[in-house]
Amino acid sequence: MDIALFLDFDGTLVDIAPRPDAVRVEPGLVDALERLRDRLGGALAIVTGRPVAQIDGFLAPALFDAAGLHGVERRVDGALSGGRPEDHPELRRQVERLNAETAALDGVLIEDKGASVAVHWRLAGPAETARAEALVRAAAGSLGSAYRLQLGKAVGEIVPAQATKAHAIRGLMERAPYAGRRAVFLGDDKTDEIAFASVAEDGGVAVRVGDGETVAARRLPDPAAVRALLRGWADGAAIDPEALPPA
Ligand SMILES: O=P(O)(O)OC[C@H]1O[C@H](O[C@H]2O[C@H](CO)[C@@H](O)[C@H](O)[C@H]2O)[C@H](O)[C@@H](O)[C@@H]1O
Repeated sequence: MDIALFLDFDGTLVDIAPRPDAVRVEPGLVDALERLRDRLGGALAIVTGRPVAQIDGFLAPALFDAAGLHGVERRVDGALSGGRPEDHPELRRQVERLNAETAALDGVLIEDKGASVAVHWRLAGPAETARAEALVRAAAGSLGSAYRLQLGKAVGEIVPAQATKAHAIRGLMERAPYAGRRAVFLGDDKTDEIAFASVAEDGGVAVRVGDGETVAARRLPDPAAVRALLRGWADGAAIDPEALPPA
């Protein structure tokens, strides 16, 4: 069966950088992704915690199908839906509060994504990290069950509770050109584990990038290995995710 390919962005297609805006897209990556998408009959999408607009900026001039903000946003065939900040008034108040509360914390960054927010502490010392994590936990707690806290790589994100990468991938798999194919999802983070589980449950293949405990069946060591694999597939190598190393 042909595959439908779902790719996480940070830590999977690009190496982790000190700040969200400092990631570097390897020359040739966009071209390889476009060629691979053609080979897969269009069944290739980016599934990310970032807004789709940011992905478009990094991967310009290409426009890929995408699920952004961990599934809050979706863009298929050029039509973007979800992710309107005005639908999240209580979250907006917490973003304002987090901005004020973290302003004096060295190395702590707020990434305001409209319908979600990320508090980053990659550049912070231990005391500031602990404070930032406590603040984002408190903000998420005060929002109740409509939102959830998602801890990732040196980051705590508050996202609408219903949105997950698992739902995003299942949603895409219901429509052309994804339907009827075998889902393959590559991701690198704790936040990707829920989609690894759903993809495997649905008969697909989950691939964890980097170390760490995982429910994925397959593993690649780092984004460089992912890029090499995708280049090979784009160039005509046999597409066999089962041949990847076991996790
Ligand atoms: O789902 P992803 O595509 O993996 O996005 C997850 C989050 O990635 C970004 O943050 C992470 O990458 C940054 C750049 O390498 C790094 O500085 C940060 O520490 C990481 O947590 C992004 O900024 C978030 O919006 C995404 O949700």
